[in-house]
Amino acid sequence: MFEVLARDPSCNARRGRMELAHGTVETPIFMPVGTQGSVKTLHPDELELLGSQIILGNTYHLWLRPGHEVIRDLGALHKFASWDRPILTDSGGFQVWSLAKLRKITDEGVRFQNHIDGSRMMLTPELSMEIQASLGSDIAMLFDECPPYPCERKYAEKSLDLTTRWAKRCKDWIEKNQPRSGEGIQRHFGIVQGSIWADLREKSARELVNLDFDGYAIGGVSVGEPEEEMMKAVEHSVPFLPEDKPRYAMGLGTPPQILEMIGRGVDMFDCVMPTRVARHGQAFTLDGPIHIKNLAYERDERPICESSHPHVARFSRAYIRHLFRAGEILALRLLSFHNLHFFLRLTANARQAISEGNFLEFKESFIRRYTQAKS
Ligand SMILES: COC(=O)c1ccc(CCNc2nc3cc4nc(N)[nH]c(=O)c4cc3[nH]2)cc1
Repeated sequence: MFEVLARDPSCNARRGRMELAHGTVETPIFMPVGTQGSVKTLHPDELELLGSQIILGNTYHLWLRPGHEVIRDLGALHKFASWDRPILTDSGGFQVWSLAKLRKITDEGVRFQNHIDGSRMMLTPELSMEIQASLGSDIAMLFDECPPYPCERKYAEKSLDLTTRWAKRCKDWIEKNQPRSGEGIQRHFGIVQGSIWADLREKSARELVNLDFDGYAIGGVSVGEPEEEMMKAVEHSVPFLPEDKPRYAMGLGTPPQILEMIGRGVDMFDCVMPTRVARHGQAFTLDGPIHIKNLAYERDERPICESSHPHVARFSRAYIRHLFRAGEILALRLLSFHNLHFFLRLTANARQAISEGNFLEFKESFIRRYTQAKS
């Protein structure tokens, strides 16, 4: 399922390839987020145009609306969304935590109030697995608890023990209900927790590796912690994860953070940030982010960035600024496309640099230019 193709001699960065039910994914890779079955404002043809190999969907949202049985009965998520490349689905725990009201965590699962119609619902490891099987995603995330940041060490320890018990229940469900081999099988990733404590991160990683999954995510990051805590959580988890399986840092991050994480051996990334900030007029460039609604761009006939895709580079900053100020929907679409292209080029360039054995040089020069004060 996963093959390491090249390792950088001077850091933990590696280049790999994942063979999934709906196609091949080159790593390191950025995964655009399509929470409700759509990467906001973009058509699947545009996602292919910008080279997206895999997108992310959310169990919580699709279960609540339209319902996983509806999607299953209509041919599962790839057919429903007309996206024939890989999809990874998150398991719902984090989304309940960040969206639902009146959440109550018990050993059984998470009880909460549906944020759409207020009805009371319960999500369990088994139901999360059933929903993701119905969606037919290529990679299903195990049902975990993402502890809040900050939290007491005691809470983090109890929480990771729950995550491990839930991982075991997911494993039992998979062994009972899922085909072991053959094409089109769904892969499952465990999620390492343990908050900011190195020994808890090791404990969580070891317990999940013992249960043996197809890949491992580092959870409990990008939850408001300082950047150095985020880096340490990864550094304290990666050494206990198998070298020959994919590693996925959930919910991050900025371009510099992604490159720092690749240097620490992370292969997969997702974040709503590029598409969310696009809808507020923030565009990524090699010289750092710009806010297109700024008066400075009123007569700026340059494209957003010299590395912009032709699909967007044909428009000037002045024109896109005008669209935003005029409330034109095309503005949201152009910047969403541009920002995703920027993140996909970032990971494509990282793959190239790893193959050439000069990833650190690539990382340092990218970050230097990206963070220098703009002239
Ligand atoms: C403008 O920027 C934004 O809007 C924006 C919004 C949210 C995030 C944070 C996303 N962070 C995040 N997503 C996550 C998803 C997760 N899923 C599971 N199952 N377990 C986790 O432990 C987990 C942790 C996460 N951390 C980052 C950026």
